[in-house]
Amino acid sequence: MGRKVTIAVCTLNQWALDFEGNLHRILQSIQEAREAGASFRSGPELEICGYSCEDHFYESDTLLHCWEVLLELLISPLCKDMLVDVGMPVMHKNVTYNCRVVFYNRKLLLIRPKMMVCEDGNYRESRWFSPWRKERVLEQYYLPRMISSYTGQTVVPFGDGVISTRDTCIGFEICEELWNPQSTHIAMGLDGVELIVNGSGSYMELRKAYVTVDHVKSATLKSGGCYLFSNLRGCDGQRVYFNGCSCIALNGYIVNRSQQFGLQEVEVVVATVDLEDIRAYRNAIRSRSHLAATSPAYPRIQAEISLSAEKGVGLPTCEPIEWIYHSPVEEIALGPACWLWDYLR
Ligand SMILES: NC(=O)CC[C@H](N)C(=O)O
Repeated sequence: MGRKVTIAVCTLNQWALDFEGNLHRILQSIQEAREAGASFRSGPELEICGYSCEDHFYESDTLLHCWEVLLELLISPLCKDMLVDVGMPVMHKNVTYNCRVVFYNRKLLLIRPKMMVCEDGNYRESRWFSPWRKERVLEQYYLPRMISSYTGQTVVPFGDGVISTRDTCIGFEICEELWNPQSTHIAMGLDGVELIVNGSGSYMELRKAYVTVDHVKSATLKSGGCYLFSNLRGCDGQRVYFNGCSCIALNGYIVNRSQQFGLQEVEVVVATVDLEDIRAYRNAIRSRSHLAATSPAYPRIQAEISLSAEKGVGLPTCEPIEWIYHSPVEEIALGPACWLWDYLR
């Protein structure tokens, strides 16, 4: 039985409404993930249109262009045999949600809407998006004709579900869901979801990296599992500077990360994880196992695919790394400098 999976998180410097540029950066990240041997690629929040589209989220054109970009991704040979997860707004029954869209070999598997939107600091998400409040409910989403004529699908599951492959189970939470006391990864972990994926749009504030990394580590410290955190980088047209720091955690330890401040517009990091390490870690915490045995199940979408390579038994797996934080003084030097650089690009 194959059990080692190589997964990729991506840090992208997107621009609000730069559909072509955003597509190009997403494709580059998919190519880099593929070259690094990944079978799953995730990316930041609302990466197709850019996070800071503000009132352009009210325009149907913004949603339409996202579907056009998604179509380009679906047909790209770069996505062949790779499970891909991208972020974009989707309108379902006349309500706009901030979503992850997951596809494999030209078929959409799941649209997962954000369940807790963010309103702190400079965040004003509820102005444009409603949170999906139907826990463990999947509905049918009717695909736009340009997608269905290509994929042959008329509907795709939309809502709070997870994807079961032949070798593992993958669930999604979006940015603020990690920061909320009732994070969705807790219930998903208890229900046997092994890979938990978070697409984020988290901007820089002094010392925020400590908080983010603590949240990511703690997401799998008590619950076990592998957490994939992809964040935006740089300034996408608004006032804030997104904080990078994409990372992968396994059972409470960070195993790979991207830079906090960088000038690369695309940065991909991967990790090879032994799924048996998740199972052994979880099973050893007996109180967790007893709780898991009584936890309600998520609707599962069956994907007849394997993320692990059959001959990957000998692949070297990742080791914990130490996170080297910038001091506040360095952050003050680097943050505004990168913001200004970005402003000129
Ligand atoms: N986009 C979000 O949901 C942001 C979540 C979180 N509060 C942060 O600052 O990173």
